[in-house]
This record gives sequence, C-alpha cells and structure tokens, in this order.
Amino acid sequence: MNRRVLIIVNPHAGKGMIKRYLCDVIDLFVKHQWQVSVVTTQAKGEATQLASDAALHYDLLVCSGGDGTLNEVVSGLVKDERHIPIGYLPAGTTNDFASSLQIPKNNLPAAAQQIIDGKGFLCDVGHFNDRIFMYVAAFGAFTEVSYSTPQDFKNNFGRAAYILEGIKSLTNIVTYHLKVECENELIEGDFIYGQISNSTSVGGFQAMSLKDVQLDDGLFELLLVHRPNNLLDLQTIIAALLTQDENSSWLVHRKLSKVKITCETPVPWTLDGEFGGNHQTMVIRNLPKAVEFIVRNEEQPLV
Ligand SMILES: Nc1ncnc2c1ncn2[C@@H]1O[C@H](COP(=O)(O)OP(=O)(O)OP(=O)(O)O)[C@@H](O)[C@H]1O
Repeated sequence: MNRRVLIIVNPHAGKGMIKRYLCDVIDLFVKHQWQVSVVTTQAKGEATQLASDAALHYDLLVCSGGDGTLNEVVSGLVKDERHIPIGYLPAGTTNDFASSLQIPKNNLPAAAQQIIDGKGFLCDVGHFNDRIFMYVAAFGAFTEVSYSTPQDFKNNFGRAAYILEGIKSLTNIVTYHLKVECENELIEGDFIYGQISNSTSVGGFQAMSLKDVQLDDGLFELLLVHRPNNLLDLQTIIAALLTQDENSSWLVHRKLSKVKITCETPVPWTLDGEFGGNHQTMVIRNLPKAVEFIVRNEEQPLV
C-alpha cells in the first residue's frame, strides 16, 4: 500500500515561490510511491490544527513555508503530543532553521528529493511559557525587525528588508532590567538584547559562537547583551557579536536546558521570527528530541 503524505502549503510565504514548484514536488512524491494530499493555509495560525490532525491520518507531513509556518506545524504536534515525521520545504523569506537542518534553501525540488531519500532526526524544541519555538526566542534590539517588517516588503526586498529595519531599530534601543535564573546561577543586569536559541543561524547571521551547537543535546544557547553607555560601547558590542568574541564583557553566553527570566516591565518577545507576546515572567524549557525532522542521509550529496 502507498504511504500517505500531506503537504501543508503557506502560499503567501516568501515570494509565493512554492507556486512555481508545487507540481514538480507532487510529481516527485508520486514517482516514489507516495499518495499525496495538499492543503493550502487560508489564514495565520491554521497550520497548527492541520498538522495536529494530519498526524492521525498520514505517514509523513511536509511543511512548505518559512520559519513562521514551520513554527505553527511544530506547535500543533508538540502541544497535542502527536508524532509524525516532518519534511520541510523552505519556501519563506529567511528560512533560518533550514540552514541548521542542512536543507537546501533555494532549490525546492532538491529539498523535496532530500525528504524522499532522507532519514529521521529527533530534534529538541523550546517551550516558552505556554508557547512553542523551534529555534529562537529573542527580545530587544533587532528582534522587532522580523515581525514589524511588512510581508509585502519582505517579499519584495528579502534580506535587505531585515537589515534596513534593523538599522532603524538601533536608533531606538530599549533597555530591560532582568533577573535571569539559570541552573545554580542568578544573573541580574540591564540588557538590550537576549536570545535563547537552538540553531546554527539566527536572523541570517551568526551573532554568537554557535560552533558547538547540537540540535538534539537537550541544551539551548543563551546570549545576553549588556546595555551600552554610548555609541562607542555599541560599536564594541557589534564588533564582539560579529567576531563571536566569547570573552567580551559586554556579552553573556551560557548553555542551559531551563531558564527563568523576570522583568519589572513587559518585554516583547519574538518566537521563530514572529511576535510572541509581551511577558514579565518567562520560563523557557528545552523539550529534548520532541519532534522528528527528515534530514539528509550521509550518502546523499550536499546540494
Ligand atoms: N493564507 C494566509 N494568509 C495570510 N497569512 C498567512 C496565510 N497562511 C499562513 N499565513 C501566515 O504567514 C506568516 C508568514 O509565514 P512564514 O513565516 O512561513 O513566511 P515568511 O515570513 O515569508 O518566511 P520567514 O519567516 O522564513 O522569513 C505566518 O505567520 C503564517 O501564519
């Protein structure tokens, strides 16, 4: 009997690029004896329920979209404790997480072929209060960028849109006084940026030393950036981020599985590049090996 795959497509992700390749992708799966169903999302948030339901009826779930759509799919599966392998077709604007999973970013048929020939990989997932993130939870300077950038603007200008918005947000840096409770340690101070990530790439650039990142070790990487006193300090901080200087006194780096962060004022967060709400108390936990992605087999060529 044919195995059944459901392809969940966000037709608005990226420049709508999936539209050009969808027929080829379906054809590839059919040629490999998959019985293919396709559904397009009609609204924000819909992929969550679609994914949860699909786990009951299909052998494989393929998500076509950007980081936001993939977040919705993963959220649906983790929250409802459903188990089904996920293939990812990176058809969004930045597709940050595709880099970590070594999925070809600008070649959707190649990404589909990799799913067909690939193998399962159990990946850690993040739990942020009552929400899920796949690869990054962040606050502060730069983070307003991805969700405040209008979709049309992202579609037309791609990565340049993020950079332009990032420069704009630098002129208006907000400081948060935080208490950060990690394992056996309390860090307190004024910070302009923070991220908890499970990824080799965040925002398209590697803002911290991510060389030891393992997506399935039950650990996150925490990065906090202290408040600069003047423009010169800010320059030093940017240089430290770009050179991945782990010894910089402006940066805090930790590896951890759980962290509690409290702030006297609400902090706006982004989860996987989408707005994640304002929070004063944040409890962030690693859910080890909570979802299964299909990734490249060692025998497959790197595309
Ligand atoms: N039919 C739809 N109409 C409007 N928005 C939708 C629809 N379907 C999904 N969405 C929303 O589109 C948003 C953007 O999708 P996604 O993040 O996947 O693409 P992107 O922003 O182009 O890529 P990336 O996040 O990688 O930069 C998601 O928040 C998703 O919920």
